[in-house]
Amino acid sequence: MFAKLQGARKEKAPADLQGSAQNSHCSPRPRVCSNPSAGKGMGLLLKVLIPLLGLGLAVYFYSGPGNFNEEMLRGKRVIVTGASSGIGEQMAYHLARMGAHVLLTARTEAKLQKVVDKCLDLGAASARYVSGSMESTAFAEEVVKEAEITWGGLDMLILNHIGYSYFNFFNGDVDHVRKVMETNFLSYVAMTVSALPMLKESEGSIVVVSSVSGKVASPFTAPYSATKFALEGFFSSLRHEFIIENVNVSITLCILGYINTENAVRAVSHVIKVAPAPKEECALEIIRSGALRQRELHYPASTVTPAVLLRDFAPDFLDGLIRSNHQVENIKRAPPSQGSGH
Ligand SMILES: NC(=O)C1=CN([C@@H]2O[C@H](COP(=O)(O)OP(=O)(O)OC[C@H]3O[C@@H](n4cnc5c(N)ncnc54)[C@H](OP(=O)(O)O)[C@@H]3O)[C@@H](O)[C@H]2O)C=CC1
Ligand SMILES: C[C@H](CCC(=O)NCCS(=O)(=O)O)[C@H]1CC[C@H]2[C@@H]3C(=O)C[C@@H]4C[C@H](O)CC[C@]4(C)[C@H]3CC[C@]12C
Repeated sequence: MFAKLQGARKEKAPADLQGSAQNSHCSPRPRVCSNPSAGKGMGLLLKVLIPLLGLGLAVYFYSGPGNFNEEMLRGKRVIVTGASSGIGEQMAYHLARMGAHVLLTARTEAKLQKVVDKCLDLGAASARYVSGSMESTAFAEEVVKEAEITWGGLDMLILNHIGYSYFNFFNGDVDHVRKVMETNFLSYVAMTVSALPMLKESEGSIVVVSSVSGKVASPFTAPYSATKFALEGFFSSLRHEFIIENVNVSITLCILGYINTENAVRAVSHVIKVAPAPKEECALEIIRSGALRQRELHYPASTVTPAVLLRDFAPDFLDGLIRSNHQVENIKRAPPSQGSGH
């Protein structure tokens, strides 16, 4: 109905640094300290404790419990959404090389077919695709149904797709916000709801691919950023409930910085001069953190972890730093929307 199914099976085995004080929950003004020993205490805090805390958190987020072994994925049944390009495509190749069964989804059939073929060459236990659009939660449910029909179960659900969103000043188009919320957020919820009985049975994993834009907002990403913040709220609440109810399904939230996928580089390279991190390594880190049932991945940790730490500690400083990393003069303002989003 919504989806086109196709499959194959391999027989061998299954700018201004001051910033503004608006909306800040910390005072932007430095507090005057009349007690010199309190000043020393603050110096110690800044020089020693904060870096130590940062290091500790980086180790915690980055290593997770136990050691990763690629054999962990052999024979596992994995859905990857947004697998026709970018990070999703690279995850499909890693999983294939590790001997997993993969069910891939995106809209573009021709691209998916090529990815499936390459997965089979790389050694996937089986590889198939379902094509369709995640604007519809009915399609999201259909993909999970396909896994149930084909495999009778599921070990890992990797939620990675995003719909198109412009990189520019917010244009007032509310329908566009609704559409990206449906594609980038609601479909993640719908897939999770449908997959949960199978994941409970297998004591499996949900991997949610998010962004530093879901932790710390940067300019020109208002609709997109909203969808990523929503993911954090929803899945972090769900994680509590799983623990309360002894549901042994892990939830890994992947907080990614700028990655060198074609679409991201095309959208932002004229504005953001920071070098993007490699999509192949990023894809492997996502699979690793999911397999280790880590709570959160920061990739690349060198930019994401400091940003996340600074968010609460020095939000105006961080905002200024973020703006200074954008060449705003290269943004071509689009005309404001008349509210007729599509
Ligand atoms: N690249 C980056 O810098 C960063 C990426 N991320 C996150 O990583 C993930 C992957 O990003 P990236 O690889 O760059 O993205 P890409 O744009 O390369 O890939 C997006 C995927 O989603 C699919 N897709 C697009 N629209 C729809 C739709 N309506 N329904 C179903 N599938 C759709 C695309 O295929 P098709 O067009 O065929 O449907 C494609 O497979 C995203 O969650 C993103 O937020 C986070 C931070 C930074
Ligand atoms: C510009 C973002 C990086 C901001 C950042 O890391 N700040 C902290 C470090 S700093 O203090 O030194 O500045 C980019 C990080 C994530 C990117 C976005 C993303 O998540 C994917 C989208 C993909 C889409 O195809 C278009 C582009 C993206 C909106 C992309 C834009 C750049 C980021 C916001």
